[in-house]
Amino acid sequence: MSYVDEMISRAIDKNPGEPEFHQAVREVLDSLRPVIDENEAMYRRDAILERLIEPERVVSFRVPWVDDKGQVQVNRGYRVQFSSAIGPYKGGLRFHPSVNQGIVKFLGFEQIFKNALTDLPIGGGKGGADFDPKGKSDREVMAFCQSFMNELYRHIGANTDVPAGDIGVGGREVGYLYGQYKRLTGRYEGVLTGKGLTFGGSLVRKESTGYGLVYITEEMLRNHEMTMSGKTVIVSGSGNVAIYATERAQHFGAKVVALSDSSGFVYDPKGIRIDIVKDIKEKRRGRIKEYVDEVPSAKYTEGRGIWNIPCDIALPCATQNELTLSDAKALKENGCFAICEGANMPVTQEATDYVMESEMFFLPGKASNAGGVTTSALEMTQNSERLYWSFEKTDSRLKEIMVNIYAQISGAAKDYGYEDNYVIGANIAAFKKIADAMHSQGIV
Ligand SMILES: NC(=O)C1=CN([C@@H]2O[C@H](COP(=O)(O)OP(=O)(O)OC[C@H]3O[C@@H](n4cnc5c(N)ncnc54)[C@H](O)[C@@H]3O)[C@@H](O)[C@H]2O)C=CC1
Ligand SMILES: O=C(O)CCC(=O)C(=O)O
Repeated sequence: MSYVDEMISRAIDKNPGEPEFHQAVREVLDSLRPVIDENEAMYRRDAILERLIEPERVVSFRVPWVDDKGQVQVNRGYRVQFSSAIGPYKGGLRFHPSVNQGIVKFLGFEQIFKNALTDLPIGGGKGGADFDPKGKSDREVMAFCQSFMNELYRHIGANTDVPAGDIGVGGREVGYLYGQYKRLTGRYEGVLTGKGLTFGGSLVRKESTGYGLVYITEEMLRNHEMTMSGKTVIVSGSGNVAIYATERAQHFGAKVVALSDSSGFVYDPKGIRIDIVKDIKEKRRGRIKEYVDEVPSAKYTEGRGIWNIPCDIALPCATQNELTLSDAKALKENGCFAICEGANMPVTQEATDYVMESEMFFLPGKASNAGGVTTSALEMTQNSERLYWSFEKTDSRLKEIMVNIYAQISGAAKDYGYEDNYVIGANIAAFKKIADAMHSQGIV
């Protein structure tokens, strides 16, 4: 059996009941075959892949808190410190009822490669809890965040592990987490990113994942003599990534006609009014169906189906495995020519295979949604300098890094004879840096 196949089996055997982690490992290792084949004996001797798929540390803990009725609730928290090969662990926290160890491990594993592509000194980690902030009062969210930090603070630090937001964790949650960290440790340091702008946060962090997605999509199109201008775009989700992807795509002249949430989707043939979506989602914490109350041209449909709407470009920005094989076929039939992932692993493996075979452009999340963690790393830089950068400086650095990521992934794909295969390109470009750092640091 080849080394890669052995390692895929090992990941499955040693991590039962973690299908998302298996999926992420398989996707990465499969595409590393051309590199591993070049020097299989050396990679085997150094157990590079065994070490890469085994997190350095997994912490799981009890999170008790009191709800508004006086009832004690108990959730489970996690932090997976996957790899510090190229810097302190870095990656978000997800608060969602679906969170379990396998999901946090898949996200932490992806994060190692994504962070390597940024060319900034950050390793890979991820965390979260099976807590649902939806429908909770601010006091309940604060109580949960404080209890979560009562354990997490022992494991993190500005130079060891720097969490940030993800699904269900935005500015409000990061603020509560930061306040509790400061209270417990007495330290005022860049231990979390995505902080508020009055206490060490960076301009552009809020916008950065969505903006970065559009910057790299535009760069890919530019390299094929195209542009987003005039294109019809579908964005799924209506959270942080979706909102700012929509805003930037519109800025580039695209027409975004649909957005969704976990209940359903809105279709607005005149183009989504992002100011209204921001009001519903960021201020009122409401549901996307409220959009049609304010925009008569729009239609709301309950349930799945957003990918049946005709478009040129699809930007899945909600959650993992949200775009299936039948969705990919519907997109292709309706003329869609590019799928660029804003979320982490939103396209299933079968759908990805189909997309690659049908010669659509496909940008994998570890490259195309790297704008968020990039700006987080820029926030760490600003915190270390004890300075704030302007919006323009931060945004232009973000753009530069996204363009550089595109150059790396297209270059690596071409070098190995897989031109325009950005899945292979991203995995190989990232792996080479990680493996080199691991090799140089000895057996740790
Ligand atoms: N926030 C960030 O900076 C980054 C986020 N990501 C990824 O982007 C994705 C979205 O994250 P955020 O926008 O930060 O979260 P968020 O919590 O702000 O928004 C998530 C959105 O997805 C929707 N959603 C959840 N499950 C859904 C489903 N099954 N079908 C349709 N919609 C669904 C929610 O209703 C919500 O609108 C996640 O995969 C996350 O890991 C990736 C890189 C950075
Ligand atoms: O900003 C960060 O540190 C992490 C963002 C994140 O969780 C991700 O890239 O998936």
